[in-house]
Amino acid sequence: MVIKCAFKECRPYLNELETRFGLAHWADQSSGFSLHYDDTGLSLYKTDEPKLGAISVDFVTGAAAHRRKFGGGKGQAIAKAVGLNKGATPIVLDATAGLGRDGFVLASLGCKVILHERHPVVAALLYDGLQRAYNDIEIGPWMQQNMSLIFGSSHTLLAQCESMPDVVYLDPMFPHREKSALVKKEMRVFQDLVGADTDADDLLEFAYPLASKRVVVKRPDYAPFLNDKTPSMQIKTKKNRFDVYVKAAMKK
Ligand SMILES: C[S@@+](CC[C@H](N)C(=O)[O-])C[C@H]1O[C@@H](n2cnc3c(N)ncnc32)[C@H](O)[C@@H]1O
Repeated sequence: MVIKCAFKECRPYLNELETRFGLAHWADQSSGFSLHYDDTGLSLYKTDEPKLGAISVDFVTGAAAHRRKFGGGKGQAIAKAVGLNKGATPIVLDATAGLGRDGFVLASLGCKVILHERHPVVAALLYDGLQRAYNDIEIGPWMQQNMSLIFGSSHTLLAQCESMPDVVYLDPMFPHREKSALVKKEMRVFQDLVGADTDADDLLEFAYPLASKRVVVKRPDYAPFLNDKTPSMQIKTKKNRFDVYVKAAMKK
């Protein structure tokens, strides 16, 4: 997959992206999708359904910035799930980073967040969003401190981790029940690109010994527990729940 762009001066950066994430090798699997770069950054389109709109990662403006400023801070369910309400700012390994939205919420609340993403196109979108955030005058300083990306599969990366994060955060793609209008257009593009993460059960087993405090698994409200393991506690929101496996309390 070659990134399309009208500006010649951006080519070195785009060549770097293509090489770093092996986008050239992704050509077969990604037919039906195209990547474009312009002054708003890198965007993914579904070529046969252009009305669905584009996916890009923007931490500086838009929904992510709005949630950072007005989203409820440490009172949010995700913050409680990772243990932020107890006054701690844990080191969080987000082993299924996706577009980095949950990671960004945690980083903006003071957590140091290490992101793992294995899908080349998703990783490229996330990397590009991070570069723009690192260069932003307002959020750049703490973003550089608090958010970093490692491209690869957590199935391998968790086994290679040298230091223990306080929390491992998992949010694998779960098959959606229906393709309704309720599923946001952008989410449909993402689902079609990534599919379901059918190998996610193993991640809990890799994550549990690594986390020093807890593993947090985000699930749709209708999904079974990951790997059928009952969590120590659950925090529920309107459509999702966070299954929390507290280290001392989890029965093996
Ligand atoms: C539902 S999305 C995560 C969304 C994310 N929490 C957010 O807020 O943007 C799941 C992502 O996890 C990635 N993923 C699944 N299994 C993975 C693994 N073993 N290693 C790295 N990434 C993985 C998928 O490629 C997908 O991008």
